[in-house]
Amino acid sequence: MSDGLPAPLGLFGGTFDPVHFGHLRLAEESIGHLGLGGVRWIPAGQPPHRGVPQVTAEQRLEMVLRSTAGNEQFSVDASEVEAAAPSYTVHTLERLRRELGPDRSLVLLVGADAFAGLASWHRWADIFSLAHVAVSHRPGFPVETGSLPLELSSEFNARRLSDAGRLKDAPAGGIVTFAMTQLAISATQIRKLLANGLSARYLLPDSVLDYIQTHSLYRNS
Ligand SMILES: Nc1ncnc2c1ncn2[C@@H]1O[C@H](COP(=O)(O)OP(=O)(O)OP(=O)(O)O)[C@@H](O)[C@H]1O
Ligand SMILES: O=C(O)c1ccc[n+]([C@@H]2O[C@H](COP(=O)([O-])O)[C@@H](O)[C@H]2O)c1
Repeated sequence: MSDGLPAPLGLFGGTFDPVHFGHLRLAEESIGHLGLGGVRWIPAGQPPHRGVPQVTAEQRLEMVLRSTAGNEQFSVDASEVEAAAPSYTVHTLERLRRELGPDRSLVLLVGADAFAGLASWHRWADIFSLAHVAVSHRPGFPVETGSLPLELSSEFNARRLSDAGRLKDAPAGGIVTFAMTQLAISATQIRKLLANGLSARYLLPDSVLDYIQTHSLYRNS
């Protein structure tokens, strides 16, 4: 960086049950759109606010490792998988702040559907003192204040940065949106296809599909 500051670090949490090309394009495109120095993937061990995932945390971690292998701008953080506790994002951000220091610009990456539920997250208002939030567009989930709960739309309006270039100017506190390639892929769809014996090929990397097949994951019986 010409100004001597390290580029902001993207943090991408998810259940990844399983990881797919929607996740991979979100992470890949966020680097260019937001000027990130890289993306740290953080698979959730015990994801809050949803049912128990269909496969183990270790298996979901392994699929993320396979899908991100070879991309030097991606790293994988196993801390939530290794913790015997619900994966509350605010706790993970507090740990990362201790690890990376108070000045590093951190950018929490979320899809529009996840962002719409942010006001129900554990200690959600504290997240803005720990990281910026970048919201990617996702088919079927508008990112507009009218579609957000009132308390979240107030934060959105107050914190919105018109220019992602400003993410590097502060360690936390801003909200940006970015338009990524629209891919109507979901892990739910992939689990359904596999449970019905149908092909999920070209929705997720072959390395992940091979792992799923080798370990007979997402089958009904
Ligand atoms: N196709 C997609 N486009 C944009 N963002 C996505 C897409 N799929 C997932 N995301 C985002 O990636 C993060 C992790 O998502 P998650 O692991 O829950 O995947 P999912 O496909 O939404 O899974 P499920 O169908 O099981 O709910 C969330 O912030 C989510 O909004
Ligand atoms: O901290 C919370 O209360 C919280 C509530 C819901 C979701 N999250 C995180 O949001 C990320 C996306 O969640 P999900 O369920 O869409 O995979 C993942 O990292 C979760 O741990 C976090």
